[in-house]
Amino acid sequence: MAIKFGRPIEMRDAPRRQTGLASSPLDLTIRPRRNRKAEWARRLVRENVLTSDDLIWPLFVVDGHNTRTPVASMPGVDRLTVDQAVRDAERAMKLNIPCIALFPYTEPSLRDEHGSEALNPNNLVCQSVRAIKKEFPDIGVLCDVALDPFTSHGHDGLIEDGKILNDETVAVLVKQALVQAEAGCDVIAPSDMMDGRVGAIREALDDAGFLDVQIMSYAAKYASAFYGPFRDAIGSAKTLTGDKRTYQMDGANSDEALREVELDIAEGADMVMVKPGMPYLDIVRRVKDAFAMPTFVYQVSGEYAMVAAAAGNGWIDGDRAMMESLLGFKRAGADGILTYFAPKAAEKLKASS
Ligand SMILES: NCc1[nH]cc(CCC(=O)O)c1CC(=O)O
Ligand SMILES: [Mg+2]
Repeated sequence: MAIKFGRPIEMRDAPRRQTGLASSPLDLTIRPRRNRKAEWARRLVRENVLTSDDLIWPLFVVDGHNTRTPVASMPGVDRLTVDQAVRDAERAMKLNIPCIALFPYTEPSLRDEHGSEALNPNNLVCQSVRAIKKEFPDIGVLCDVALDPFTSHGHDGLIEDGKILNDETVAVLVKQALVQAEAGCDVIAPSDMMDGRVGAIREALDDAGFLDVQIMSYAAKYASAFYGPFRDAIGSAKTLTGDKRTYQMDGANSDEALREVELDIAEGADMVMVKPGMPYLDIVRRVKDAFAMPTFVYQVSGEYAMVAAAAGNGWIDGDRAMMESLLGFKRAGADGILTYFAPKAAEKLKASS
């Protein structure tokens, strides 16, 4: 039957049904609400599900011992000393979260023009990877590759005369990725948006024998206002000079995201990511449809902060908004989500299963 506007065309001129009701019901053959009449019926026709398998939990690490320091702009999120990061890795394991992601707060005294601390095999990220992998070898550990937590100017790459250098930066990122792989990192995630870094990192990993280390590329990463709280958390908010619009993407563009993703896949990315999440759900859908790759989305710090702040003020139901936003990513085609809500969402999923 040909369907147009929700009603079989052949039935347009069918006679109205006679009913015994005083006020006659609408002549509707099709009533979509029937499938929503009860929870069991809704469960039966549900198209997408969120599970703890879909979650990657980003953690912030900081120097020190046995300390958790709240990040003011991200209520509920702490900077963790390495021992505490190990405890959260354990929590992730218990909640069936497959993977955690590590981001360092680097002491200002260790930051320089060149982001040299990124190449220190004993930096905070490498220490954390080793400590976590030692106790919990079965959890996935993802490390960001970019220089911004380590540079005095807060940019993801090297600067010369105010310009972010591409190829020179890639050479440093390759070394950073190797240092992380040597520490035991499972997934290298370049978030810098330099051209050609995925291919260069893949080649170097292979040459060094790290054939099984995966690459999840931040392939379509937009220059976004929603990274604000993250920059607080890693301490680059105050130092960042200018913006990142010469390397991160223009929020007006969509076709360009497909070209970026295509390049990263050609260069050897095992998984691709779109970032931020909620304002870019259309990009998630296009990327998934175009490439059928494992496609991830980052629900970034500003998205987290909006929900957490509104919930904290009693303006929205925080738990429901959290679950709705995460399910929205699945519906848009994401295979997984990097989210600061990971432990909370996983706890909720556990309680309801
Ligand atoms: N290259 C660094 C990086 N890796 C992840 C995020 C943002 C994550 C978030 O906001 O939660 C950023 C910030 C930026 O590009 O400025
Ligand atoms: Mg690119």
